[in-house]
Amino acid sequence: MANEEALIEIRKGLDSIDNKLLDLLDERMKLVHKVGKIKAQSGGAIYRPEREKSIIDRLDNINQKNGGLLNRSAIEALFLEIFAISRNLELPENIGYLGPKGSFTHQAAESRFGAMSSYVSISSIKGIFKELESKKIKFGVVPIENSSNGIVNDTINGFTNFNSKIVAEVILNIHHTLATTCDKIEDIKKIYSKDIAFDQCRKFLNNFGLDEVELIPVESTTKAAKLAANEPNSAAICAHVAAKLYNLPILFENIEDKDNNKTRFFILSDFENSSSGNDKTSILVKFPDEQGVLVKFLNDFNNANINLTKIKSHIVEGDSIFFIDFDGHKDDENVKRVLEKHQSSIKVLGSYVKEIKDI
Ligand SMILES: O=C(O)C(=O)C[C@]1(C(=O)O)C=C[C@@H](O)C=C1
Repeated sequence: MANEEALIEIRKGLDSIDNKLLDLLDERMKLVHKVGKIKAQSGGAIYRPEREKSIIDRLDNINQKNGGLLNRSAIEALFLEIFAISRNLELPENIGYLGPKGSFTHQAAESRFGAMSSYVSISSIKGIFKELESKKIKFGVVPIENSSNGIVNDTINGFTNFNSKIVAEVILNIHHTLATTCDKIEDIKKIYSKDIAFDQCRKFLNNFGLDEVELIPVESTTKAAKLAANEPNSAAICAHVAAKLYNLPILFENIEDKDNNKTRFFILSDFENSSSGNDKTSILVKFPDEQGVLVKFLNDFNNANINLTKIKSHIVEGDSIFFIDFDGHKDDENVKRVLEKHQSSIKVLGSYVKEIKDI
C-alpha cells in the first residue's frame, strides 16, 4: 500500500514535468515556425545537419557536466526526433530511400529523419538520383559502402551521371537474423536473401549445415522475409525489422560472420552545407593519362596538411576513377587551394559532418 501511494505521488510529479515539457516544446515550435518563415523568404536549406550536431554536442556537454542520467545516444534519439518534427513544421519534404520498406537504407533514413517524416520507397539507386534531379524528392538515402562488401558501384555511377550533393553520412551496424516459420532448423529446405547478405553470413550457414539447402538470391532482404512468411519449409536472412514487418519468427539473431559489419549511407540533396568545424569531404577524381599523376596529387594533399581517409578505385566505362574521402570542408582555405589546382579532374560530391563511428 505504501508503495502504491509512493507511485501515485511520483506519477503526479511526472505529469507535472510532462506538462512543462509540452509547454516548452510548443514554445520551441513557435520559434521554429519563425525560422521557417525566414527560410521561405531567403530560400535557405531547411535541413542543417551541422546546426543539429552543434546542438547535440552542446546538450551532451551540459549533461555530462551536470552528471545527468541520459547518455549521448539518448540525447540524440530524443532531439533528432524533435528536429525532424521541426523540419516538417518548417516545410514538409519527401525523403526517398532505396527500398523496399524495412530495408537497411530505410532504417538509415529513419535514424536521421525520424518517424514523422514523409518517406518514398524507390527501387533503384539510379531512381533516387533521378527523383532528386526532378525535385520529386528533397532528400535521397543511398548505401555507399559496406565493411565486408566494399563500395556500392551503383552509387558511384549515380555520382558520375547526376549532380546531387552529399549533405550527411550515416553509419549503421548491420545485423542479420535467420527468420522462419519452421520450428527446427532441419525443416528448412530453402533460404531467401540478398546475395551480399548470404556472403556476410557464410560461416553461420556452414556451421549449421545450411550451405547444403537451396539459397535463393532476391532483390532485397525485405522481399526475402515476405517470401519466407508465405512458404512452408523456407527461411529468410533479413533484418530484424523486416522479419517483424511480415510476422516472421526469428530463429537466430546476429548471424553475420563479422561482429562489426557496418554499412555507410549518404543523404543526398540539392544544397551544400556550411562548415561545422568537424567535416569530411568526398570527391571523385579522374586522372589524365600521365605518368606519376596520382603521386603528385597525393603529395599536394599531404603538403596542404589534408588527411586522406579513404581512396578506392572504380571502373566506369573502361576508365579508372577514384572515390576519395578526406578530413575538412571544401571551403577551408587549404582544401580550396588543392581542389582549385586539380579542378579539371575533380568532382566534389559534398562536405558534411563527420560521423563519430567509422567503417
Ligand atoms: O536552426 C535552424 O536552421 C532550424 O531550422 C531549426 C532546427 C531546430 O529544430 O533546431 C531545425 C532544423 C535544422 O536542421 C536545424 C535546426
